[in-house]
Amino acid sequence: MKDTLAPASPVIEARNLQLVFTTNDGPVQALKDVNLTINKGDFVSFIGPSGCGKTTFLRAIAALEHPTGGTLTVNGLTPDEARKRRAYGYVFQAAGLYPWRTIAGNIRLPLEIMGFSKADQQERVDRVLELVELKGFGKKFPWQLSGGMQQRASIARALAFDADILLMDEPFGALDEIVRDRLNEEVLKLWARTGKTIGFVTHSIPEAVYLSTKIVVMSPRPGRITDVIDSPLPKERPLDIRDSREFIEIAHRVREGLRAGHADD
Ligand SMILES: Nc1ncnc2c1ncn2[C@@H]1O[C@H](COP(=O)(O)OP(=O)(O)OP(=O)(O)O)[C@@H](O)[C@H]1O
Repeated sequence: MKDTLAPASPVIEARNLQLVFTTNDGPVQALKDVNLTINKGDFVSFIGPSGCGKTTFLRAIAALEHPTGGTLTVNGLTPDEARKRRAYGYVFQAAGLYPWRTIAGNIRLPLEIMGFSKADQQERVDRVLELVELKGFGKKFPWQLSGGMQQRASIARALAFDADILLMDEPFGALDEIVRDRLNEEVLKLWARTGKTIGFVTHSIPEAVYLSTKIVVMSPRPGRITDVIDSPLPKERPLDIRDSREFIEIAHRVREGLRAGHADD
């Protein structure tokens, strides 16, 4: 209860953010007038139909795309500066593990590139393997693990250098529902244990409602935010919370937001 009374501290702030891609077919407005504040420790999901700019927004936070207007800050810095300070880890939809490296070797790779000492690398690899419940799997190769375990390894890799922000782009989209449920529970536990700020892209309404403290509903052409829902659900969430009235009400509001976005087309 106490932490809900702590003053909110902004980690990511977008003000009138615009991002226009120049293509052979003319300009594509991927983000238009995006205003959003993400506070420390928030779990924020971005949901909306294909092409509404979810990935573009996450990539802009990570300095992988550059806005064409407005402002975007990460820990009060430009995304480029925040990136240099290793402000975030990024988890892509595909686990993207190198098949010729072991799981530990994959997690170690960014640490090697960043120049961590050998002893520090080992300590970090062990710690994150434990955090994602893959202890004992470090010597395996990616193909020896299930899809869900591979995705957990890719989360471990993003956690290894201790960034405060974790950006996850549809990390569980390709997994079956049962595995996805389990990973959703694990991500929530991880979030509770680490206190990280998480940005999470999904197409699934139940996933967004189950995981988030804040749900950002987006709409395409141009990509924009149509609703921001602050979840009243408690931080502790057993899977069967999905049958509760509050959960169903939030899911309903998300669905309405998605529908309203389409009506504007
Ligand atoms: N590099 C690029 N060059 C040109 N247009 C792009 C580029 N990246 C994205 N777009 C366009 O910007 C818009 C937003 O794309 P984005 O991938 O952010 O949407 P999304 O909501 O993440 O979609 P999905 O759910 O399919 O992943 C789309 O119209 C897309 O075609």
